[in-house]
Amino acid sequence: MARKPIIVGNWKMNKTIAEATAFIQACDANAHDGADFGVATSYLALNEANKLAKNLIVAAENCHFEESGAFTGEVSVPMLKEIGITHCIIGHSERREMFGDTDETVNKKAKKLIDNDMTPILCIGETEAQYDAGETEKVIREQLTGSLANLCANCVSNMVIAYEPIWAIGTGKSATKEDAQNCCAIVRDQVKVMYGDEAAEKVRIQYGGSVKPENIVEYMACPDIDGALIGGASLKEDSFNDIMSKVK
Ligand SMILES: O=C[C@H](O)COP(=O)(O)O
Repeated sequence: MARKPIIVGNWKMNKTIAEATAFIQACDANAHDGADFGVATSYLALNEANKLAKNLIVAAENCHFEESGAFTGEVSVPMLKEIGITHCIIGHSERREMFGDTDETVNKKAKKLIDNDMTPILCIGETEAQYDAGETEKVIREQLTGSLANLCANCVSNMVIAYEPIWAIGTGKSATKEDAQNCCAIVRDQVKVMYGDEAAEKVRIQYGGSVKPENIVEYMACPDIDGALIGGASLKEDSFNDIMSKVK
């Protein structure tokens, strides 16, 4: 089955509102129908960027799993929905490493997003030590078992899952296309184990980790890679435009 590619830039804690809107102005018209293209911005830039974007998806980088309450500094899914946000990254390795996200909290975030008809972009991936120890497949399956627990098959089929080996993030040391394909195939198989053939066929799986204009085409040629989650190379207009032009 043909899955529409999805390419998302994750800006992390970069770009002021002015920088974000300038980027949207420079890139929005180049987002073409061959794929879904988007950028994930800081909470502060979401509203302005989203109002400006006609073609790009403007995604959040995180959310809280509760509807509202005494959670100082947090942003709820209904708050994102109110300003028209449709996609949200959850479980990025930086949040897992530095801000205490776990498979359990990520699972709650996925549920809350799905309950609000939004699309989670669920990140998983192994550390360098786990990779070196040959534990990649075990880690991928465990993270998915926890993060995707107790959802419905149809819900999972509409999600995006980003496989990002942590050792490849921001290092310039990207996974080989064979390794990336192999791991994305494991992701798809785990979705099949948990939610059946149809969910596995439909779910879109991204590779992330030092993706750039020079290697996007080789990743996109892999049968189980439906897109990319891109950090550094999504920050410059030229580079993101270049990537969009190479994804058909
Ligand atoms: O979410 C994006 C990833 O962390 C990848 O970042 P990178 O493209 O800078 O390696």
